[in-house]
Amino acid sequence: MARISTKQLQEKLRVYFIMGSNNCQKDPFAVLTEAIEGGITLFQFREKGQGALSGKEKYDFAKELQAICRKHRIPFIVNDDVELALELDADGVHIGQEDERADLVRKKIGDKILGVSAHNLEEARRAIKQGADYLGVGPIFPTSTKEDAKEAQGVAVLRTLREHGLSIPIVGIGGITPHNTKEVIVAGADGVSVISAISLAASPRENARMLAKAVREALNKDV
Ligand SMILES: Cc1ncc(COP(=O)(O)OP(=O)(O)O)c(N)n1
Ligand SMILES: Cc1ncsc1CCOP(=O)(O)O
Ligand SMILES: [Mg+2]
Repeated sequence: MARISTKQLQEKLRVYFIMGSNNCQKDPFAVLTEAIEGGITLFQFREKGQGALSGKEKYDFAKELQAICRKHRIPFIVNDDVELALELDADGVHIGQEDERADLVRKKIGDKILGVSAHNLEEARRAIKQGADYLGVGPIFPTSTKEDAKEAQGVAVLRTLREHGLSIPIVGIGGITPHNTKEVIVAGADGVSVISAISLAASPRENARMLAKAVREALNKDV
């Protein structure tokens, strides 16, 4: 297996849904299925925070979500837990600045997709040097989903990364909804990454559809 191409990854990143057991008020398998029907293009399993599952329960939950993704050909990324990603033969891993070093993770996962969180140009450049395939940049807008999130920095950080010539695929994250998606894409992101905009929506299907539409329209206007 070779590393995923930039073009393929840009397409996969358009609507990147992240979820763990404590992000939903409804059945998480139904939420993921609806999100896929609505048009998400990538899924990240992120099991952390209050009441998060661990051990076999976490493994079994991940396995079931992965089966839904596989059935619909949606790539399955694991947040933080590199060993779980390897055990499940997931499609990739996402790590942040406080997680294992990206170059060490790259050695462990071979050609699987590697996403790295970056908050500024320096972190972005280091992540690229260490083997990141894409960057997760944010929080762009205020979020109450991540307990230890840094302060929201707006879309300017995306513009800065592009103005400095970074061409790596990028998703914006943090407080993104169908209403502010256009801003994120116009500033330079290839896609949007969301938790609550889908996981807590009255209709995850409808919100995923609106996010996909907003991304599509913003990209078309920009070309
Ligand atoms: C796509 C994407 N971008 C950023 C993050 C945040 O990662 P990190 O900073 O390691 O924080 P946690 O998610 O682990 O709490 C992400 N998960 N996904
Ligand atoms: C995981 C993560 N990393 C930065 S903000 C965030 C949470 C995003 O959740 P939401 O889309 O509900 O604001
Ligand atoms: Mg992390």
